[in-house]
Amino acid sequence: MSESETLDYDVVIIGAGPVGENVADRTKAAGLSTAIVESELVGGECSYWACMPSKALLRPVIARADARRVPGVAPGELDVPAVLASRDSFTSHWKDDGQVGWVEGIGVDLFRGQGRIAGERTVTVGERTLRARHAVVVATGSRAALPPLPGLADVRPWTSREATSAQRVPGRLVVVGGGVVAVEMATAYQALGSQVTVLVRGDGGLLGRMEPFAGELVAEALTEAGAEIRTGVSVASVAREGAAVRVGLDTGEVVEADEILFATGRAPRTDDLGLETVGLTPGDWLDVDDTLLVTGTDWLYAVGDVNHRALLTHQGKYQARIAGAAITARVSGGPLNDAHTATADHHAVPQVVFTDPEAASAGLTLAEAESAGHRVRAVDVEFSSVAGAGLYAEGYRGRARMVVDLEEEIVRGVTFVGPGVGELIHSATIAVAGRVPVDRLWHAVPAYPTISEVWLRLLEAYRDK
Ligand SMILES: Cc1cc2nc3c(=O)[nH]c(=O)nc-3n(C[C@H](O)[C@H](O)[C@H](O)COP(=O)(O)OP(=O)(O)OC[C@H]3O[C@@H](n4cnc5c(N)ncnc54)[C@H](O)[C@@H]3O)c2cc1C
Ligand SMILES: NC(=O)c1ccc[n+]([C@@H]2O[C@H](COP(=O)([O-])OP(=O)(O)OC[C@H]3O[C@@H](n4cnc5c(N)ncnc54)[C@H](O)[C@@H]3O)[C@@H](O)[C@H]2O)c1
Repeated sequence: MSESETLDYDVVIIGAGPVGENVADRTKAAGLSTAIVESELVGGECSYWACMPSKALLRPVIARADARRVPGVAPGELDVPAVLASRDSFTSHWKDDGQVGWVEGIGVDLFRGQGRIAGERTVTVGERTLRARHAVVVATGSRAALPPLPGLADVRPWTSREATSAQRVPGRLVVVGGGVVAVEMATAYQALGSQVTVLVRGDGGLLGRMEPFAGELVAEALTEAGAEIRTGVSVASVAREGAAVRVGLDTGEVVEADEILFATGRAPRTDDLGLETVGLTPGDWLDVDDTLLVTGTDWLYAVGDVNHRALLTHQGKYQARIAGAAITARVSGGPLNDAHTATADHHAVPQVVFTDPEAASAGLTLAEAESAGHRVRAVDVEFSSVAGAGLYAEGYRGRARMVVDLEEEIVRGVTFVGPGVGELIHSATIAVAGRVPVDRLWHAVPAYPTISEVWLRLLEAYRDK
């Protein structure tokens, strides 16, 4: 292929993160010629600076915490260099040969460089032009959003990228934000040896999108682990003096640290994408319908973080499967049905926060269900009432909530907080996504003595209320 030619494909995908890769897999398997464009590493943020390295840092931390709660086990200390080395191995040392091999193996053409839309159904990569007969799919993900603090760049702040790829554990780490990145990284670094201070603005506490008790239990545990959680404070100034960062708060206090991590949310990677050539605004999240088609177009799709529906790898991959099916159906002129619409994005999204304790949820919180207009009742139980929890950990601490729709008698949402609950959440996802009637849930018998018997306690609490 020469550098300046024009090439025709059925589908052109911009961004080879987990979501773009999954669209490619689907469209190629359906017999559509497919090209994918990647400006950095094939595998995206998730593989190299997000899900995989963060969980590789957290897994030893959680395994040790679990072992400490089992009588008769004498867990050792964390071997920090070994933890970092294992994380490096999970990111393939930030090399993408394996994933490039996979893309090539399924017969999809990979183009390296910045992809830009250049009018309808057209994408440029350097001097090359890729024309799409049927669809262009934007899967460019998101990047860390930093607040507009004067002099911030001079401080060389950490974002999730530095936090997940650091080769050294700072002595003192300030974490700004109270969301998922903040609590996961605070958990990891406090256990790896940093003195962590978490700065949370407002009085919403940690994990504001989950049921309130999730953030409360995680905050309690982080505090017990030695971290300091400060709520209701905002960062007013930052400056680096020598090796130290001085963080000025709106209260007038100054906190000193070796590094500062901003875990303050995400921004869409659409600023240098050529959106203006098709009447869209650079820097905006892309609005889509349930088939992932960008509003007002019949050829442009947006999947994964970039559409802002649910910034989670598994949900983006679900959208990728749906978009692949929708593109294929439209090419063949077939009808669109439930298989071509991402309905779960609205009411059945699962998430696991890999802290100690873990916080896992599926579907709507009580507040979300109420504001969506459902007539609901929430029932709460403590895991101390479950035999399997006691066996799992001495003095197991955790809580579960089930939000039941009183009109339809189905479960709208479930939240579990406690050690090991991440592996339990798919049972809740099935109940919520499958709209299983509460009466039928009594016939889904949890094995004894597992933590999943919490389902019986929840059903009993609902029956007895
Ligand atoms: C620290 C952290 C931990 C996380 N942990 C989890 C977790 O445990 N579980 C979970 O489900 N989610 C997790 N997430 C969220 C998850 O990382 C994202 O939801 C996921 O990466 C989104 O996938 P994506 O393919 O849409 O985007 P990305 O993974 O961001 O991939 C987009 C790709 O597009 C490329 N690209 C961008 N613009 C262009 C362009 N113009 N031309 C060519 N290529 C381009 C980028 O280089 C990148 O490779 C985490 C996020 C963070 C920050
Ligand atoms: N285990 C997982 O599933 C996992 C792990 C990490 C990240 N993620 C996903 O990645 C996305 C990004 O995570 P995140 O934690 O960066 O974002 P988030 O939106 O979850 O949390 C951002 C936090 O920063 C605070 N904040 C925003 N601007 C601020 C400012 N100027 N000053 C102080 N605080 C500010 C917010 O109040 C909030 O507490 C999330 O949607 C999350 O679901 C998932």
